Amino acid sequence: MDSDISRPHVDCFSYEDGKLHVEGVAIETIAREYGTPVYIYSAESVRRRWKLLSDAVTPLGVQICYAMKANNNLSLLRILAGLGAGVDLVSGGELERARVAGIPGEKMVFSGVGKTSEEIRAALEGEVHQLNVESVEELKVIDEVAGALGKIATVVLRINPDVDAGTHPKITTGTRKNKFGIDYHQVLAIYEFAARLPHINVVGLAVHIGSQITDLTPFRQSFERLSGLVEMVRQRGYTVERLDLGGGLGVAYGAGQRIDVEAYAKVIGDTLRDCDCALTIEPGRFLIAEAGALITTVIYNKETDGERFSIVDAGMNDLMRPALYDALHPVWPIIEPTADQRATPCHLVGPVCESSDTFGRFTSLPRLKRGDRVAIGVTGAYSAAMASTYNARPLVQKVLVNGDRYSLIRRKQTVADQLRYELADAGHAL
Ligand SMILES: Cc1ncc(COP(=O)(O)O)c(C=O)c1O
Ligand SMILES: N[C@@H](CCCC[NH3+])C(=O)O
Repeated sequence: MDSDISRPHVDCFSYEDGKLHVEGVAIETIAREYGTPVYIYSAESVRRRWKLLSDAVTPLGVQICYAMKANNNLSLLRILAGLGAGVDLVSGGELERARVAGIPGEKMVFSGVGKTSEEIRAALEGEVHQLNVESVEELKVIDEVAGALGKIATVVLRINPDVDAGTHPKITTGTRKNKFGIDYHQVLAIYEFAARLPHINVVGLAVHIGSQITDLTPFRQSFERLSGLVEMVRQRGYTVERLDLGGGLGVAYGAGQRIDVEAYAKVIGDTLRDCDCALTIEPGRFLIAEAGALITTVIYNKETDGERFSIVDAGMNDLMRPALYDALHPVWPIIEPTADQRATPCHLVGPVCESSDTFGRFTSLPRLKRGDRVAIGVTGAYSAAMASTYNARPLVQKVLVNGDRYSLIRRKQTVADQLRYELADAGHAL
């Protein structure tokens, strides 16, 4: 896939005096100080996205629980916590991180299709607001764990509404072919079952149909389904007082627009206002994607079969979305190209030994030389969070920019760090 975008289309990133800046700081300054690859985040971008979304949904009484799987860095979590965000968790590890970030249990919801008994115990001990349950077996385990702790677990049932979110198949979660949620035909029976369990307090329903959704129609369809189910469950005499509408709000990776949050809020109002329930949403990407950029340096250039390849020092281990979903992120040179610089199409590729280690083909970039740096944009979400140490590469470092100040918020995890436990364990094994 080709990209012809080479200038920032998101706020908080712009050229000033010929240099790409994040807020008031030139990216070149940060890259010189810390080296590359490095993720840079804009605190102001997070605050702006938060305001945009909360201005749209809080008049409806909606609580925003940030889906921290998108980016669980402690400093970013603290910014969001300071703005009033709760969190949507999917693991015991996320629960620990959220707690360290200062988020109280009453602002946490725990999603996920495979919570272990230990994770359920930690959630109950941590007074997590609700567990979003996805199967009968999970309900039974929660009931058992809660009983052993002498507690009552508050749960909602995540339904699978069988709605196609129209997004990439690998990030679609709400059709009946997916592993997520409870088939909506079974919801009434399972609600009744849950209501009979001694250590379960079932209080509502949840839905999440997928990620990177910019069309409102699938949201409307799934919320209408939810509304119908609320009525059906209530008719049987059960209480439904909470609805969790999931995340999925899409951003602009280049062409196209991010989701219109006012229109999204209107869909919530139109479909669910009459349900008279406490409402939660779980956006991840929307709040954090545009805040991040991955800065990388060209190591070498080469030509093969008439195509130019620029090999950079960031790889698929640092940013795996292109390899995993064919995602195309915009790439911006960190020194503004002059008007007379001719564009030279190139494949921007990483150093990892996989042909899928490519960030795409870019037709509008100036001819890159060894040592030139570029920013891979809109990489605040599902980017550093999915990084690995494949090829024994250090886990990528992170810097936060706030106004005209910047600081390291996660240092590079070196190979020495990686080896620490392995050396100790090898000592026992051999
Ligand atoms: C249950 C649940 N909630 C929220 C999210 C966050 O999604 P997004 O980052 O697209 O808003 C996800 C991820 O798709 C999820 O699985
Ligand atoms: N990791 C995906 C999103 C999955 C969302 C979590 N269910 C992405 O990078 O787009």
